[in-house]
Amino acid sequence: MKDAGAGLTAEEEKRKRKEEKREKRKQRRSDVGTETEEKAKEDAEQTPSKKGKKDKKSKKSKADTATEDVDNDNNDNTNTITTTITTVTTEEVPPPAANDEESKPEKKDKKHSKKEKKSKIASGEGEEDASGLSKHKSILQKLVKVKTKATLTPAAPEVEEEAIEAKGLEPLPQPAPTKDPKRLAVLASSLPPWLAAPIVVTPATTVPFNGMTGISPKLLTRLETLNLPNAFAVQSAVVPLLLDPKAGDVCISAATGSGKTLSYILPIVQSLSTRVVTRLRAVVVVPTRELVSQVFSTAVSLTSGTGLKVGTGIGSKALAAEQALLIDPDTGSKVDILITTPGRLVEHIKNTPGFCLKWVKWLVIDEADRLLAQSFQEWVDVVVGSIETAAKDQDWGNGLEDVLEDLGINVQAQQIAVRKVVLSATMTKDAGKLAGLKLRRPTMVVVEKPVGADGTAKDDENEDDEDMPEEVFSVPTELREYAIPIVNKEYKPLYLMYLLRNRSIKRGTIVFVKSNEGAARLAKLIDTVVEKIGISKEAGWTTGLVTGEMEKKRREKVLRSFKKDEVQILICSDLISRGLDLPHVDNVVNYDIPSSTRAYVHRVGRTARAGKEGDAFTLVEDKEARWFWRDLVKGIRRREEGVERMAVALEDEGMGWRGAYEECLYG
Ligand SMILES: Nc1ncnc2c1ncn2[C@@H]1O[C@H](COP(=O)(O)OP(=O)(O)OP(=O)(O)O)[C@@H](O)[C@H]1O
Repeated sequence: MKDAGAGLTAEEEKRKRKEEKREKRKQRRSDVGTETEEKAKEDAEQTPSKKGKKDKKSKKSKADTATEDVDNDNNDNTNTITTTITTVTTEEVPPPAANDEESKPEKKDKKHSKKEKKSKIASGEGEEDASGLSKHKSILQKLVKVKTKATLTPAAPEVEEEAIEAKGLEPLPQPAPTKDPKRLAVLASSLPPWLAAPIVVTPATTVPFNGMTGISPKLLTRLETLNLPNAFAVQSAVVPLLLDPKAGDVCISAATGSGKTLSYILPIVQSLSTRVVTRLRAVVVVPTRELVSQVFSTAVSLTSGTGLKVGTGIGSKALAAEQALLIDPDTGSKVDILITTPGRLVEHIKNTPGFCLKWVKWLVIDEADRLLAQSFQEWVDVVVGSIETAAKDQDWGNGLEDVLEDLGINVQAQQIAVRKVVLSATMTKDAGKLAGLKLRRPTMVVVEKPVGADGTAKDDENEDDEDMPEEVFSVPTELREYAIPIVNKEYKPLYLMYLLRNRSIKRGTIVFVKSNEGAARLAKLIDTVVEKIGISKEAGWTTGLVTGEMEKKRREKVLRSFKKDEVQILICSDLISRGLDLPHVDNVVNYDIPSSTRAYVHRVGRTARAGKEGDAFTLVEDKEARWFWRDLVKGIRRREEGVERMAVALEDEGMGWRGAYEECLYG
């Protein structure tokens, strides 16, 4: 029924109001809908690939929408959820590529919403309360799952479209990763193959010299006469290599006292024994005068009867006198083999008229790690450079060079084919240091116990790599090593004296002290205390001092006395720690701890030489103990027993020595 006054029935009124409301709702919806329609239109216009991207992005936005839905359906805590998810999403989705054609307004919107979210966090609205935490987590996890799926499932067209033409620049196929730790170690090693894979010889190896091809009967007889019928391990590997003219240069790492000198002197003497004219054909470089004298004696003893002449170059000699011994102004070189220090060699190259290296066929660097560490006068460059230049300038005379060239023989290559032999008990594996020597087809020979052969040597696979020293050194297997803890530092000299007396090691003992001055003081102190206590010098308490500060003549005199057993205790600096082959050295005492493992190996190597037994004692102060055990002696390859701790109880020795000692110090 209609209401006449109003003109509309109640039902009509109701319908009208409903219509108005619907209109209003429509209006509201159309405000939002315009944007959606525009987006749909845009989507329709996208390329397939772009669409792929968009699809992926729409998945992302779905996830975001889902979140926003949660936002609207929940309380304020949801802000936090949004924020958290946004963070995750931002991290997981890679940033758009630079050429992404995503519309700028859309970017702006996103930026805007991110800004909004950030500001929520900043204002503290986003803080999560404890009660909502688990719920948030589960929602977050669900959404992350959705997001991850969307990210990990690439749309096929996108991949196709983004594939780049390789043009032959595609990555090379790589070998499967290796699980073998040893191989890994080799791969990781920066060493060149010849250094990384040396010829390894066991120290026990011995071969009769007369079983080797290439040694003349005359030289074999000489070896017999010198009581050297059998080659030591290093000689058994190195002599045949050096006698083979086709083999290249040789680097040798073998323990102290293993016989390295003979391993090169013998092949040199053999190869030069057929020479007709005396010319300088072999140069042996060693670091000290004492070593020059020592190698000189070995060379002279072996060349006896061959007609070969050996000379020396020692800095302490007046240059003019030495020049006269080495050079004849008319005929040239007076020697075939020169044993020299590097400094004096450089002096001769630069200042001696007629000193010529063009016939040199052998260049030996003994104690190489020390010599190569010395840049003195750039000696390596000068020597190697001079040999090369001299060889190139060589005049073969009578057109022989042309004839040889015509025969296809590379004369220059022949001329500069100097055999280089590089040796040390602590050979460097630093290829950079060896580079200056310009080695040709080098071979590395190492004399050491094979790893793991008897269970005593180290097992690489069990090795704690972090503790592995860069270079592993060996000491002779005949060497016994001891460490003596110094409990009372003020009485350190007494520890030495008690050690000498209790162990009866007075005879044939070398005591190493860290400085010239310290060595001199200790020698004086021992002499005075011994005198005060009344121990007779005949009982084996005579000390001798050898330091770098002393004149060469005085040093030689003391060393001679030591060799003759007129001096029983040699107190010295590191000057004689390398290479010296003194007979009857039964003990070495490191009164002061050596500065490095290398120095330790050379010092203790003055005993236990040539297969004989020997003892080495190191006095270790409290503050040095950690370094001594952990760094200094840990990585050395040695006999099974390792370094033994030996206690010296000063108190048990009564007050007699201590009193005498204190009297010496304080008057
Ligand atoms: N084949 C051999 N038979 C017997 N004794 C030998 C033999 N070869 C060398 N020797 C002796 O061994 C001792 C040590 O030799 P050498 O001085 O050459 O050792 P090294 O390896 O050069 O030691 P370092 O690294 O300390 O210089 C010398 O007394 C030498 O005479």
